[in-house]
Amino acid sequence: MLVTIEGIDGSGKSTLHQALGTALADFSPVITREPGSTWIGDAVRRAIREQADPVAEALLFVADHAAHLREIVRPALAEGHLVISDRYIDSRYVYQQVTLDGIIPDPLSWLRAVHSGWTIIPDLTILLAVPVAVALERTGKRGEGEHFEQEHVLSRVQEYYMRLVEEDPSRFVIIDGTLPPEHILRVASEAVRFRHAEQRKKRKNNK
Ligand SMILES: Nc1ncnc2c1ncn2[C@@H]1O[C@H](COP(=O)(O)OP(=O)(O)OP(=O)(O)O)[C@@H](O)[C@H]1O
Ligand SMILES: Cc1cn([C@H]2C[C@H](O)[C@@H](COP(=O)(O)O)O2)c(=O)[nH]c1=O
Repeated sequence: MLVTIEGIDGSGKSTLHQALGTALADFSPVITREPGSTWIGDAVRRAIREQADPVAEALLFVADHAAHLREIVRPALAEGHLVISDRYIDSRYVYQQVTLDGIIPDPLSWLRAVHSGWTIIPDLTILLAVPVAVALERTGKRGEGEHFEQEHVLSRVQEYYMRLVEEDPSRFVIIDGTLPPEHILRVASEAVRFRHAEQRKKRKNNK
């Protein structure tokens, strides 16, 4: 089963991701993230740092996703592991929808087409929702000279996340990211356990 954690920068994804690894240790989960730790991930981080051309940057994120699927996600799922990824496909659908605006006519359709036929859609996505001001306060970023961590960028990213939820509500669990971390962890780990049990039941009924 593939679980992803999404949200704007500073929403608390990494904190939850790390804690979920421990709270769900009985599943021996594979804990992973995008952008990843391969040379492609390094190239993505360089593109962010150097504010590369938005199309080049988007394609590097996609290349990182392909490597992530090949090297970690597919093998782990094939062995029946629970995979929990800090950021995944939806990050592209929302962040690159902003960065490609005005460059590509319909960025979301383009992004979907680029992923079509080879990606794996998550079984469950936990979306941490926090006000942009709280997120910026947490990351200590005030917008100046930042690439993504700017009020006007993160506001749109947050709005686009909500549109994805509207399109496919059964995949998402939205958690208020301003709640105490232990509360968020409890809700998230219960959601994962519930979805896992549901899927096992479905598989058993299909046999
Ligand atoms: N529920 C919470 N309540 C208060 N502070 C939190 C909470 N969760 C995380 N934080 C704090 O907010 C900051 C950002 O958290 P974290 O790194 O987990 O966010 P993130 O979404 O992974 O950020 P980024 O996308 O920028 O990597 C950290 O200082 C963390 O300790
Ligand atoms: C996967 C992915 C990420 N981003 C952006 C979001 C963040 O600002 C940075 C780095 O991610 P981190 O979680 O803070 O390490 O990259 C993006 O724009 N598109 C993506 O697909």
